[in-house]
Amino acid sequence: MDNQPGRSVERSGGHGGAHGGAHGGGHSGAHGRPVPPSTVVRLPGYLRALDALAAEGVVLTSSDELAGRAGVNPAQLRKDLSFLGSYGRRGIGYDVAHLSEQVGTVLGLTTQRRVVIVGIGNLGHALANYSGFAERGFAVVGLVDADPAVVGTTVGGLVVQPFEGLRSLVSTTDASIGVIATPAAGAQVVCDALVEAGIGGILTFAPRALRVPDGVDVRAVDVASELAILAFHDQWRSATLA
Ligand SMILES: NC(=O)c1ccc[n+]([C@@H]2O[C@H](COP(=O)([O-])OP(=O)(O)OC[C@H]3O[C@@H](n4cnc5c(N)ncnc54)[C@H](O)[C@@H]3O)[C@@H](O)[C@H]2O)c1
Repeated sequence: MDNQPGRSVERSGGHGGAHGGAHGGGHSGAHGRPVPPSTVVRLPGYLRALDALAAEGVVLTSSDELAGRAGVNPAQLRKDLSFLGSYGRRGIGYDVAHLSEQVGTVLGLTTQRRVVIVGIGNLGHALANYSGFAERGFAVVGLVDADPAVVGTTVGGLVVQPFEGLRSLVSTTDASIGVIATPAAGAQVVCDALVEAGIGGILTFAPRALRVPDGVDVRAVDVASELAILAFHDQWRSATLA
């Protein structure tokens, strides 16, 4: 996710959301050098490419190969990795396992993060059952819904809790990330409740702007806006071909 149109997060006050989830000045990489937010948004892509290489048994990789797999140009990749203190070795390239560990460390993936999901409808169900979070070190520890018919049901091995129980759920599970999968109309109320409960990072699927205070990071996944951008390009492609 990056700051392309349709993915931006409107917010008031808070830092991070508009900078791709990283804090304004960037957190430190190697040798205390700040990692720019624009680099942070590309790191998960490098990690995915490195994981794929490792799964194929590749031990060393070149910047050309890694950049190609991550969909960036090699110069960009080398610049990004230099913030991590990783320059590769001329004629040898990058050690896949070592670089993967470095990128994971900078992203904070070496510590397990606990996640609560609010809104256990179609999307909430899919997210609660998604095994990919655990593979990246994210543990879904709590599910919350406002509908009494949903509360008490078991989804992905967890019993759905009532909205009123959100604060104590966050506190007992020590969750630090909240996912909003409610309709847009209720998303700000849910966002406020998550912040009040002490959540510092929010991933929202609700198609609306959210206001958060300073110190809270928001990332938005707006599928309809992404489709609208594709529609825009589609329209121009058709016009050019006509
Ligand atoms: N379903 C998809 O494929 C999809 C894709 C992209 C984006 N989204 C977005 O994700 C969100 C959820 O979509 P969905 O299809 O799962 O909707 P849904 O109606 O199936 O589920 C929403 C759930 O949120 C709960 N809810 C409503 N207000 C709440 C509140 N204040 N506190 C706690 N729970 C509350 C409802 O009880 C319901 O169980 C929507 O904003 C939607 O636009 C959905």
